[in-house]
Amino acid sequence: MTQSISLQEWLLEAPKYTVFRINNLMHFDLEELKKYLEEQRKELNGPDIPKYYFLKPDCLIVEQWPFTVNLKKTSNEIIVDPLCAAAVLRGAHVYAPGVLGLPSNCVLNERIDIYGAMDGQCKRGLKVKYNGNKKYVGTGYLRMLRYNIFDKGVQPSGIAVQLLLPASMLPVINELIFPRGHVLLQNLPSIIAGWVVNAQAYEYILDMCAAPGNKTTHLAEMSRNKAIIIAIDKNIQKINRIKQSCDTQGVTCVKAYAYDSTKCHSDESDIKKENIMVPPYSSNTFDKILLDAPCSGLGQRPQTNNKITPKMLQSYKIVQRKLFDAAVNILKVGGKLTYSTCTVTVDENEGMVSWVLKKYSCLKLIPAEPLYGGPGLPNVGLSDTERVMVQRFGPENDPLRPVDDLYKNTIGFFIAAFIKTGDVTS
Ligand SMILES: C[S@@+](CC[C@H](N)C(=O)[O-])C[C@H]1O[C@@H](n2cnc3c(N)ncnc32)[C@H](O)[C@@H]1O
Repeated sequence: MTQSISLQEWLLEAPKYTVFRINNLMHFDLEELKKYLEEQRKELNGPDIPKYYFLKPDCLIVEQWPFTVNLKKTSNEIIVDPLCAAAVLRGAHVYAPGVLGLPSNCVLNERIDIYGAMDGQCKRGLKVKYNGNKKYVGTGYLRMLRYNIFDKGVQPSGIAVQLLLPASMLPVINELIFPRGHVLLQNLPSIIAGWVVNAQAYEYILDMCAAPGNKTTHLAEMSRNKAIIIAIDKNIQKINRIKQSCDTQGVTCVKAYAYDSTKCHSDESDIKKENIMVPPYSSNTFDKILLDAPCSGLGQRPQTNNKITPKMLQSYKIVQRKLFDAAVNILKVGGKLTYSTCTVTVDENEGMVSWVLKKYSCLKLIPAEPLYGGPGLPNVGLSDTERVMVQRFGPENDPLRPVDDLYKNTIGFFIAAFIKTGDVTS
């Protein structure tokens, strides 16, 4: 049985494995991964490559290195911002915009230790070693000099340090080791949210807050390009990104629109539309809706410094409620609504479900299957029967539904599913 740790401690750690979502519209070659891990194993001088396995055909898990590597500390150090430090702990290289400090005597292509400035006090461009609160996050090879990063007067780009080994002992892998569009790095609960929606051919599906489109493309791939999927996001630039992802992933059944989804319901007869796919939509339009809501994002791990204010925290539930109001109306009677967030607050999770059930008698909570995460928290508005129907990914141990370690070692996340049983009356 897993020992209970506090939410704060849990959030500081990186997930203990890497997850790839496999694009079933394209051919996937596992040999590419094996070859890549084998090269790294040789460099680290270890006996074995990390274990990897498919959880489902579209979900590949790659574990940590199965041996201890004691890389000798070097005399070189590079300081990165907390976001970059978190990415390194998850196996990413250091990209130039994340660098805060690099002494000028560091030599190109030499080994260098990477530290995250955890106190937010390190100024960009630091020339000497940092004496503030810093945390070792990994070791790699320096691929850019100080001059290239700070002295050109433009925002730098590219890899500043090629990561050899993060302190989390995850292998250094990313999508680029596979042909474009074949795989996507994704957090496990985000993939599970796609499974909960369970997109099928010929269904009319709305992804209400879709950018960057990771779940949209999953739904499309799941339906083998045969569902009719509409992806909306209020940000036009992000819509272009969704379109690009669809192109690279061979997704053809998605139409993406920039629109405010809180306003995407309208039964006004004077709105004449040439194309019924374009928002707003009339009541009872969609078979399935995914509401992957804008949220406080407090489930990200490792979470080293979050700058969220109490006022910002309060703002999310307001927009989430408005999005629900639109979703309930445009969902068909008999249709399914999946709600998800990547945060841990009660207000945005159990509290939101409880609000929805009170406000909309036409919505019935159903088990958000497949159920891999834990139940909802107790004593925050949901009965035990309701708690077991939702999924909360976090450090909690709840006898109502014990959770496999795999699903504890991921990010904080929440999923609930509803069915519409009749017309909206309120
Ligand atoms: C959690 S992210 C969605 C992630 C996405 N579902 C995925 O898996 O790639 C939330 C998104 O909601 C969008 N958003 C926020 N308010 C919105 C609104 N009123 N209407 C439409 N989109 C909105 C944001 O721009 C952001 O891209």
